[in-house]
Amino acid sequence: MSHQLTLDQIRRAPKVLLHDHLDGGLRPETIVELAAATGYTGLPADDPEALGAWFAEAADSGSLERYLETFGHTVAVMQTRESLVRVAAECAEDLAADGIVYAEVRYAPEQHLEAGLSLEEVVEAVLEGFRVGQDRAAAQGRSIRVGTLLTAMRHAARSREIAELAVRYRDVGVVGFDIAGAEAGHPPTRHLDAFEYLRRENAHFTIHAGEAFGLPSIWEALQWCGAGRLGHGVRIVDDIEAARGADEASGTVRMGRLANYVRDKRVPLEMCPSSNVQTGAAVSIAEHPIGLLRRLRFRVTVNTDNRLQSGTALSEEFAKLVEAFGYDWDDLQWFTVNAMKSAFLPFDERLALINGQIKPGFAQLKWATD
Ligand SMILES: O=c1[nH]cnc2c1ncn2[C@@H]1O[C@H](CO)[C@@H](O)[C@H]1O
Ligand SMILES: [Zn+2]
Repeated sequence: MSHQLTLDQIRRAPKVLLHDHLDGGLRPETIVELAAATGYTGLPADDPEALGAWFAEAADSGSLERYLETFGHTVAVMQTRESLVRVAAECAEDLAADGIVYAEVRYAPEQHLEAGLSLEEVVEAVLEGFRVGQDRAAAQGRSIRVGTLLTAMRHAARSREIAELAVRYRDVGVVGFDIAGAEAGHPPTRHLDAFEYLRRENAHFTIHAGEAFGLPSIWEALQWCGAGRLGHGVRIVDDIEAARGADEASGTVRMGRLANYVRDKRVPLEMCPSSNVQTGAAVSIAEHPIGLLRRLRFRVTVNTDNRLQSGTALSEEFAKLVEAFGYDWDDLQWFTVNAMKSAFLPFDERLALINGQIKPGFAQLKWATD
């Protein structure tokens, strides 16, 4: 009987991250320094440790709307070219240090225009930062590739413009598009124009759906908008009836048409366990729908969402799942290959990462811990 995987072992595995917000992953000390440099005086704490704790606590509200309020402080210090380059560079370095070999990081360019930058200048600054961070990681012997997703805010009216921006920069590091923000009251069909444009351009997009709102949101994202992946998608369990408690071992499950569609079509679910517990989309890690969805072999992937607000990293999310569900190397490799298969990269490049880095990396770890 092998022992439970440790956080340290998990850090060494070659991992893939598809759902991570740039403005939800700043280092607390960087926020403090950028606030001082740019004259932002609204921070709730000046000491990095206290500030990190404040974010985790404020985000732990049980409501997506209150969780999202915390982004006011990170976005406030990401308004200049220098800040954006620095934050993006540190993001790439931090992800590489956690053993991630491929990541898609998202942010909303429209939120970074307050000091006079244009949308193009914002995108170019972030791309520059990712290049710098990837180079620094490479110099330390860590290979990471970071692709960018451009997000439009679902309560705003700039999605078509942001979609066009994503297409304009698609050959230089932007790999897709997303919509985020408060879900209830802001259905994805409000942005149909943007999604239809992207489809005509053969471009990739994901949609935050099924987090704070249920099945209608998932249904619209897939069947009206044509999303290639679902951000969170946890509420798909509302369409699944599984035996619970004493009857759980019977494995009896009844799935509705939407849940069947999602599984049949291998629609990738970008699940973010800690974030879901903080916003109330899941009761606890142990009761997170990921356990059932993995068992039913949905195309599940594991993600961080916001490392700052959740005080987490991808390895830590995996460690929590290992603890709750007893996952082993095979499960972790399955999640990782799922994620790489679902990336918005060309097929041959996905295959190269799976066969060249992920499978050999896991094989070595399994052999070492056998
Ligand atoms: O879990 C989430 N659900 C919905 N929106 C989110 C989530 N996390 C972050 N953002 C929103 O996305 C913006 C761009 O990165 C952030 O500023 C935040 O408002
Ligand atoms: Zn998100």
